[in-house]
Amino acid sequence: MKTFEQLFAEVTQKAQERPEGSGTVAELDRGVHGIGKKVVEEAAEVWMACEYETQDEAAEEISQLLYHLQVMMVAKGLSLEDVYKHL
Ligand SMILES: N=c1c2ncn([C@@H]3O[C@H](COP(=O)(O)OP(=O)(O)OP(=O)(O)O)[C@@H](O)[C@H]3O)c2ncn1[C@@H]1O[C@H](COP(=O)(O)O)[C@@H](O)[C@H]1O
Repeated sequence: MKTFEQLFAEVTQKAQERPEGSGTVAELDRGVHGIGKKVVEEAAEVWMACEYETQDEAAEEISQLLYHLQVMMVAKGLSLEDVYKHL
């Protein structure tokens, strides 16, 4: 199990080191347009899971949306603080 902050640190590191086989690197290479499509797709999956699926399935979809939002943050050069200041 990992926290939001730990995942963000890992995603940031993947972007810097670009290890072979990283899904994060592949997604970053698709750019803001491609990442944006993934964010929208995952948001819809969150909605459907929350309407029709189990608590655990909803939680899993939410975790995936959070991951794709983090990839978008890294693609845009946004820090956690940049986002947190609006919370
Ligand atoms: N938390 C996640 C995570 N959540 C979601 N995803 C990706 O988002 C996809 C969402 O699944 P879907 O079922 O909606 O989509 P899919 O059709 O299976 O996948 P696609 O064909 O659309 O890519 C998954 O297939 C993963 O590619 C994630 N990919 C990586 N992480 C974590 O990010 C870190 C870095 O991962 P790598 O860069 O791959 O090493 C690791 O800690 C991973 O656990």
